[in-house]
Amino acid sequence: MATQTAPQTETRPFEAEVAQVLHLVTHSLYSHKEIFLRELISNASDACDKLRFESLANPELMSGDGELHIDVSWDEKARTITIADNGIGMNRHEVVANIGTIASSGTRRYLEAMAQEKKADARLIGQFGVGFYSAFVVADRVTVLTRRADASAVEGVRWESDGKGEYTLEQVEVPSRGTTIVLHLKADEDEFLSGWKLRSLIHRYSEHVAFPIRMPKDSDAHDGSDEAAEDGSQSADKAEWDTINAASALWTQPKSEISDEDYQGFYKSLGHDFADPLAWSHNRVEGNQSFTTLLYLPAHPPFDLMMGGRDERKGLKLYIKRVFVMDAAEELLPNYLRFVRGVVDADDLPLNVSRELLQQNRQLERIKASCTKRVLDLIEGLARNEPEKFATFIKAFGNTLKEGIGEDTANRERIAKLLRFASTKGDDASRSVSLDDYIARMPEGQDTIWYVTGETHAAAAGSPQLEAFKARDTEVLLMSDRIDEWMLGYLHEYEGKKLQSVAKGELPLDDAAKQKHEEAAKAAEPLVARLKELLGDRVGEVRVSARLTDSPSCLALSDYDMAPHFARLLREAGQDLPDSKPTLEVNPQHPLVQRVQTESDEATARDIATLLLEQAEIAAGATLPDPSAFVQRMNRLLLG
Ligand SMILES: Nc1ncnc2c1ncn2[C@@H]1O[C@H](COP(=O)(O)OP(=O)(O)OP(=O)(O)O)[C@@H](O)[C@H]1O
Repeated sequence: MATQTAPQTETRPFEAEVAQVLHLVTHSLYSHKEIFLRELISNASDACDKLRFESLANPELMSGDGELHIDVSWDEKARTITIADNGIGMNRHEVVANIGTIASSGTRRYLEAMAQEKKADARLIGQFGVGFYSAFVVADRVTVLTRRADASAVEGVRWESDGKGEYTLEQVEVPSRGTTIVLHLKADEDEFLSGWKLRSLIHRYSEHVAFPIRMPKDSDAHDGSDEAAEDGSQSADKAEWDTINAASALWTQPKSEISDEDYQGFYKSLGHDFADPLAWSHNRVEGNQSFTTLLYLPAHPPFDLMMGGRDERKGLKLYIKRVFVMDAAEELLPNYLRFVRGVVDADDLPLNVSRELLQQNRQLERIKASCTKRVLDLIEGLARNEPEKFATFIKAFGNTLKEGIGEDTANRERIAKLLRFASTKGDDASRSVSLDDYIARMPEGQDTIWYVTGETHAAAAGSPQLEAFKARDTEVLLMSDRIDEWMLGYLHEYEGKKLQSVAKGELPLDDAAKQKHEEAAKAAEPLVARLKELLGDRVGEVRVSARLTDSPSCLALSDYDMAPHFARLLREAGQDLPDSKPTLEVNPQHPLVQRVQTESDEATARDIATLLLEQAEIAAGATLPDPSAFVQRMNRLLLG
């Protein structure tokens, strides 16, 4: 019965982005529709977690109903599935805020990711924090009946929608706290109206939810229609419900009693993932500070790893004495390990801890250091013992890990050891060479780890600056990931060996080579002077190169210069960088370079000189100041 408090019933439109998600959900998600059950059970479990946490400070919230559970039932005649929890519930304001109104950043990210996907897969929905809407994958009408756990609350809210743009809200009496979600199934979704089917989905996707998930007893045998009414009341008493899942906190059990399947199943419901994790680490630390960690490496990046997400990292849940307190990935792991999923259960933190207090908590610092160590141990274990899984890891998270080089000074060497790069000794673009591999292959006398950066693998592998290294058979690491240039700003040395760009500074030459180079430079003095004259203030310096064997020219950088392709990226991202004039290196043996001196027509000589500079700039990924002038110049010379 509705009460007298106004407004009693109202119809509201969905917020625009929610409406878009709903449109997508109802029209394009055809595979793995069954995921709705996992998502709704996961929300129910979160609601039970929240109630347990709030009741610590406010025990009367639990009054009369201390056993938290999630009930799943169905009604074949009414063609409904009902998921009911006795968790925290929602008041009218919360229903409006949580369902249908405010589009979280997850909603936006979900839409962006789905726009890129060719075939929309329903299983992805939970990764974006929009799991509730998966109800509309199988239902054409959804009713939510909910009452906030609050001693003063006597009535609840009825929310209903067909997912087509509007929802209704009504104040109604709900007999007990918690949330009941009734799915009115679409015409062709009858397969879910089966006890066997629902039961097997609960086993598959929700086995390790820590609260009992119950179904009407003997639910395989009958349709369960008398067990739950649409007003949320459950006429059946407890004796008539069977618990379907394991309903225990997996991480609290001894390792010896947990199977691989258990670990994998727990990961999937925790991370809203559908693939098995690559590896996990489960540890109990005893002592003056006791805690348990269960940490997983996923096999593929969650969709939002790269898309923003920095400000709201999820994936690591903090429990205190088995009570879920908050998602605390940021407090428990450094940013560069944000792909890790798992649980930390601490015995000694105060249960009333707030996020602000957590950030200053010394114990938490220790737990964070321990989690970081465990994750690095885990990755090292893969590198040592499971090369295929390690390669999968590097492909998925190698670039995220590189952020640690700048972020985690204490573990820099450990992280550097785990990185893998393409190399001139490899035959494709795959990142498979470690710094240790490189050092092991260094000939005697070499004490530098050489690398070249480029915007793409082809650009790096084709850098003219590599020519002298190829001629001397010196290995060079080929770096073409966006983060590389930034990372190299922090990685100057590894195992006592200097890391240096082939484009930077002077090349080390033995005495004979040095003498040869000096002679070549001396002989080319008039040529260099002529180039300087022709190029004017477009260059800072012109010199004879020791790097080139085949190409006519390249750019050389000082130790403090930024690689031109990287400088361009930063400028494009809006950074204000000082203009610096390039140093042009030339190969005096090259006929095009020689023509600068032999050419009698001044304009043609200037065209050739300018082209030598522009070629070098293009190879280095720099922007040409005037591309159309470059094209005209080239055409003049081609026709000339
Ligand atoms: N059974 C429930 N009881 C109480 N609140 C609920 C329930 N189901 C959903 N809600 C509320 O609705 C919100 C939206 O749910 P939705 O599944 O779309 O995203 P989410 O649960 O916030 O995301 P995530 O699964 O990443 O935490 C929840 O955050 C919660 O506040």
